[in-house]
Amino acid sequence: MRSRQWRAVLLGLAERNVSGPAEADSLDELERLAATDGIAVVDRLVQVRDRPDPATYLGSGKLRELAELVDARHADLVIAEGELTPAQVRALEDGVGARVVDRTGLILDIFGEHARSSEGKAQVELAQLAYELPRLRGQGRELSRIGGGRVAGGAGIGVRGRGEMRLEIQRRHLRRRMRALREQVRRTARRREVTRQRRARNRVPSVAITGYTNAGKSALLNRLAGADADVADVLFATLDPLVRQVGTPDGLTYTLTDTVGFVRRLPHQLVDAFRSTLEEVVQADLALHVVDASSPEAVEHIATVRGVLRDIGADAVPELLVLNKADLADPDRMTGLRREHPGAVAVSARTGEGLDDLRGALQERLRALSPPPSVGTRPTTQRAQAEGTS
Ligand SMILES: Nc1nc2c(ncn2[C@@H]2O[C@H](COP(=O)(O)OP(=O)(O)OP(=O)(O)O)[C@@H](O)[C@H]2O)c(=O)[nH]1
Ligand SMILES: [Mg+2]
Repeated sequence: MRSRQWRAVLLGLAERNVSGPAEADSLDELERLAATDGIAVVDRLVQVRDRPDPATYLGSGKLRELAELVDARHADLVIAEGELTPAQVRALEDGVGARVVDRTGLILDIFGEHARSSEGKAQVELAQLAYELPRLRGQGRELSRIGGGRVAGGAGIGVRGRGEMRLEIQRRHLRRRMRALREQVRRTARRREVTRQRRARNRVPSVAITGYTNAGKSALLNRLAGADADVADVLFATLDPLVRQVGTPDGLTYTLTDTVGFVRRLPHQLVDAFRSTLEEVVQADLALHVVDASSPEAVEHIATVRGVLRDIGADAVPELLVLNKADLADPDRMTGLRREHPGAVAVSARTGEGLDDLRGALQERLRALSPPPSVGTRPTTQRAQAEGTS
């Protein structure tokens, strides 16, 4: 889709007296986010400082260094790990002569690329506009979109102009658009709520798959439900909830929902905009928390996901932890994770190992729900039967 390949320098900020690896990890993740967005990362620069300069983000020496690096590496984009204020973006762009975005802007851009359904698109646009509103400068050019040249909200933002009047008109336009989008999202959410209530009346228990982005949630849904959800080695492949009916080995029917993944410091604009999608987890009888057990960051990912669940009010939903990618995971790490989480089930959505254990654990947890859910309203899916007996 993108007409050009952006070349980016990543800009990290390391606190003094804090060891290096954490910073490298977060820049690795930033690089993966950039790759997901089709951006080539050509270099990295880390500033060691207690806190960023409130006006310019970088000190003057570091700013010069960044400008030279951008120049030498023929970069046209700088992606900052931290959150930048509108003034900091301006100061950096003026000092470096390249486009500057922060991590939130990058994530919003990825969401924009991956949104498929009209609900997903509306939610993403809402989040983008919430991000853009305080960053409007009263001049014509899109702000959160990095490359697409697509201007969120249509006319208004893209119009060249100057002065407070122009700015006020743009703000008003944005707010109006945001109101319309919120209403659209609300309508879809209401429809989903009706379906959910019908299922609840029929006592069909619901299981929501949740977890860090790229943990293998969609791959697991495909395994358990015989679905064909998009599985991709990119971050935030899935944005729209996908619901499937599944049967346990002994014939208990439940719904399994795949939704948007989480990431450290998920932009609050996205959490707000995606609240109705995240509601799928809040309303679930059980959260199937999928972890990429092969990641060196698995422990941190578990904590992040639980933190987001707390933030959206889903911490009361019982959790079944799934240690996925067992085929890749380092045995020592796997042993450590299992010791720390005795109730967890190790599986591989790729090879199928551990899936029978998972089906058994799911069944046990669903049986334990009260009031007792429906039994045998629908025969076990063929795939579950076939794999359950193999
Ligand atoms: N080796 C291995 N790879 C896996 C396993 N499960 C998933 N993957 C791979 O991990 C990547 C991400 O899988 P997805 O199912 O798309 O992950 P997700 O959690 O749905 O990701 P998002 O929707 O982007 O948040 C894909 O490349 C999968 O093929 C597994 O058990 N073992
Ligand atoms: Mg997915």
